[in-house]
Amino acid sequence: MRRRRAIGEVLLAVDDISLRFGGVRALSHVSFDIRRGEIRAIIGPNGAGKSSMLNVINGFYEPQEGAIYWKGEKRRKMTPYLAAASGIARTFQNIALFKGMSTLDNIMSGRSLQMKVGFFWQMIHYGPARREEIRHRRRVEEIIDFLEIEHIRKTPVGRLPYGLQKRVELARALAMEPELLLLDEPMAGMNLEEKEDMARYILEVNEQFGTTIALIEHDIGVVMDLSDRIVVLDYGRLIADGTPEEVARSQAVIDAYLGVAH
Ligand SMILES: Nc1ncnc2c1ncn2[C@@H]1O[C@H](COP(=O)(O)OP(=O)(O)OP(=O)(O)O)[C@@H](O)[C@H]1O
Repeated sequence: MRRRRAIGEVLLAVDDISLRFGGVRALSHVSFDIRRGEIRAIIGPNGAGKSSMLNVINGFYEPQEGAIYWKGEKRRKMTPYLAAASGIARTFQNIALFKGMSTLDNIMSGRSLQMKVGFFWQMIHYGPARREEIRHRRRVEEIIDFLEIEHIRKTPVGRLPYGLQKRVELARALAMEPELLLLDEPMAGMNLEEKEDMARYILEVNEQFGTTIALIEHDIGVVMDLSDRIVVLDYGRLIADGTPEEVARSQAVIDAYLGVAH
């Protein structure tokens, strides 16, 4: 079992969120919170509403009911861009990298939100722009080093095996220096060795960068090992919320996974 870390104050709170697509209720009155420093998992059977939840958190979907609180403040209308600018980065179930671009350029693209210097200075590549570029390069090099992808820095990502592409996607999200990192099935489609590597990187990101992480993952073994707390959704409703041990004991969770009728 993993080492317990110090868990801080509530970073993000999901309050009574309901989301419908026409007649389909993807989420019904879901409430939970994510605390600073923790690894939080969102699990549940297929179609439970996990991706919808992540999409609400990063501003891709606007829920019909409920609210999201970020650092204690109720969020106004959200977009993925505004969410990213406020410190929420995410990766996707299906890798969303620029396939023709190198690993390095993909990671640099994650820095664009951090770039504060205007176009003029960048054009003449002088003064503030130069200093800023040096700072960005340093940060990117740190991430490359950390995720051990030095050897593929110049390779177009479309040519990389799946497991490495997932790692580059993680690197790009980290380049945004997020406070909250959302990972949508970071181990999907990986073999055992790749999964173990990814689990180790997720833990190290959390411990060394202090990044709070919320992840969706189907591999229950991985989830139990990695997470501090787990939210379980089923048919859009929250059916359990607690430590891995508490969730594993929950009859509602056992029923949901065994497909017991409601
Ligand atoms: N854009 C959409 N339009 C219509 N219905 C949608 C849309 N996105 C999700 N849904 C529906 O909402 C429900 C929840 O879907 P969601 O993808 O959030 O579940 P999930 O738990 O992530 O599933 P999986 O594990 O299969 O990825 C499902 O019934 C799904 O068909």
